[in-house]
Amino acid sequence: MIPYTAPMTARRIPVIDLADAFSPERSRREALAWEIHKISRDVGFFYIVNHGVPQSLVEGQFDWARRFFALPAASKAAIDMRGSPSGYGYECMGAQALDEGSPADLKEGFQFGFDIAHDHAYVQRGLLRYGHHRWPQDLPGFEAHSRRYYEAVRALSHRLLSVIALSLEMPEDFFEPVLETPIATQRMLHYPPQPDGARNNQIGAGAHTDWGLVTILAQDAIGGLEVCNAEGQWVSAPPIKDSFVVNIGDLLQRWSNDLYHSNPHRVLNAGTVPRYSLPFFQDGDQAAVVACLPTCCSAERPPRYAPCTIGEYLDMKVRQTFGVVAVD
Ligand SMILES: O=C(O)CCC(=O)C(=O)O
Ligand SMILES: [Fe+2]
Repeated sequence: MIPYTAPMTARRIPVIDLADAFSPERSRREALAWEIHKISRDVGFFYIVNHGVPQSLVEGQFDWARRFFALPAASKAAIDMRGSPSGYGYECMGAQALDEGSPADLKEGFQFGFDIAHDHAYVQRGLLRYGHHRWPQDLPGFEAHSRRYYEAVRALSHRLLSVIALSLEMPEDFFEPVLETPIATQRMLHYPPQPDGARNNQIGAGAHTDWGLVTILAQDAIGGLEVCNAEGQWVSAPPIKDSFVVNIGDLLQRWSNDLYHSNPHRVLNAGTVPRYSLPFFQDGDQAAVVACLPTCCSAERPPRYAPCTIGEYLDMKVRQTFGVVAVD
């Protein structure tokens, strides 16, 4: 368990203008890749602006999040994620402790993912995060809008990972095969204000790293996200208009042989009104093998991790963080 301490004044999370990721000129894409390289080796977190996802789509998804969480408890309970082999659907308050060993997070959520044919072998086998979606019956329009938002952000994750591949001196399309049938999860989260009587170390989202390749997070105007920087200081990541927060996940850290950092972060809603956020996790195909990239190892820096599949790694993390503790 990572004890909660107040964030210290420290460096800011950098803002990257992503426009050059869409440039036809390779030299511009390379210059951007180098910027991302430097940041990914240090703090592993950055904001992106000019990312191509229309702001109206983001705002619309926040509106749906507010409407979803305002549904009667029974409507949400009817689509509890524990009733789905993939783990999609409603995550009730107290279902997860992101900081292993801490009390449960003070958040509730909803998650859905890649639109995959029901007869696909992954779905038939009941694998984590493939199919078996659970949408509420009493919220018409929610699924359609969420799908539009999802596809825009998923496309952005492809673009980002092409720049990230370049930043690791790999071909720009290196990750494409890994992204064809992905575990790519959109979560919607609702954090009530931090209660006065919260248990020791119980906050909105306990300190954790993200598990996959990259996370693309939209947060509302309330604030509360904090990131642990390279010196171990907690830095606030306040909302910046029209931006997403991007961070490197554990699988990319493993793939890059610890060159890139999957940094711990956490959430505490210190405000007086609810906070909503929309994190999208691009984790890649469950069957893909994560093994040190040739550009990230040498005689002096041999591979630090045994190869593993993406599915194996994520299964382990889900087992560690869900169903451990309940909120009282
Ligand atoms: O809500 C946020 O700002 C971050 C959520 C998060 O870190 C997560 O779900 O992994
Ligand atoms: Fe996270």
